[in-house]
Amino acid sequence: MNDIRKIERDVNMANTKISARSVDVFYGETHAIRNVSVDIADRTVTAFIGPSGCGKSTFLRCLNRMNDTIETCRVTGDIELDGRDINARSVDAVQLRAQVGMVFQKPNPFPKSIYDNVAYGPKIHGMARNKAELDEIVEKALRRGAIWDEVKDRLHAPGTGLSGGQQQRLCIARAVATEPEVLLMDEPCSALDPIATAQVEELIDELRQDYAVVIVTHSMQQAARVSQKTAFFHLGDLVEYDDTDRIFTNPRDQRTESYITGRIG
Ligand SMILES: Nc1ncnc2c1ncn2[C@@H]1O[C@H](COP(=O)(O)OP(=O)(O)OP(=O)(O)O)[C@@H](O)[C@H]1O
Repeated sequence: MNDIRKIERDVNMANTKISARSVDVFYGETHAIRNVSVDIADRTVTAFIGPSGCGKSTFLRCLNRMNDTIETCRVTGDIELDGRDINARSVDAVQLRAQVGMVFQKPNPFPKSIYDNVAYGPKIHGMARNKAELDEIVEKALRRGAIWDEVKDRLHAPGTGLSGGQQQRLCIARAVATEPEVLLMDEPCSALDPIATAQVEELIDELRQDYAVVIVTHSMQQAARVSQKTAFFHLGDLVEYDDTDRIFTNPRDQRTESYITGRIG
């Protein structure tokens, strides 16, 4: 290999945050993910796209072991975060989920105050020694969630009293409060109106300065707007994974082409 190619390869590998190899997922008899291998880059937004039921959410949930919570679900293969096997016995799933945070389709604030929604994770992970430190963590997370200005005067009001878009940004603030390294987002804008969607998309773009972000989306426009890498899934297979521009302008696989041109899905 010539030197330049080797350096490029080393840089690419150094940028890998999560590496998945030969991952299969079963729900009882249903084979939902088939032999998927992929490297998720750090400080990059990766979009998972594909027709309904193709396994996008299932694979996303493998990345922070959320599938552990589904009794019938069995995951095989290897997934490494910074080179460490996330399924090793020594790895505590609760700690892992603080490192690999998740935001869901429907905003789901706890029935607590705005402050307590964000303070909850840092408290259980012992991140603050006193109230002043906790206040600081909460403010920083709400700023990262691009919602501080809207809530700073009502931190003790219930999180559930915010608008849908504000609730979703609160949930993003809650996820970043534990200082994760990866943020998983499962259709984070599907319950939001276009203005709130634009705000969350803008926020996603900012978050990639600090995190690896993986987003499941049904909207190809959204994938094209927010991501740099795109993975196209079909019937449990990872069909194609490439730069987002390439996937949307010049896909290699016929199935990808059919999906992005609206012929399947
Ligand atoms: N909890 C579950 N129990 C049993 N089967 C499941 C479960 N969750 C998903 N499945 C099945 O696994 C397959 C993949 O589903 P998954 O939700 O991951 O797809 P998806 O691409 O995210 O779909 P959508 O875009 O509709 O959300 C489907 O056949 C689905 O029915």
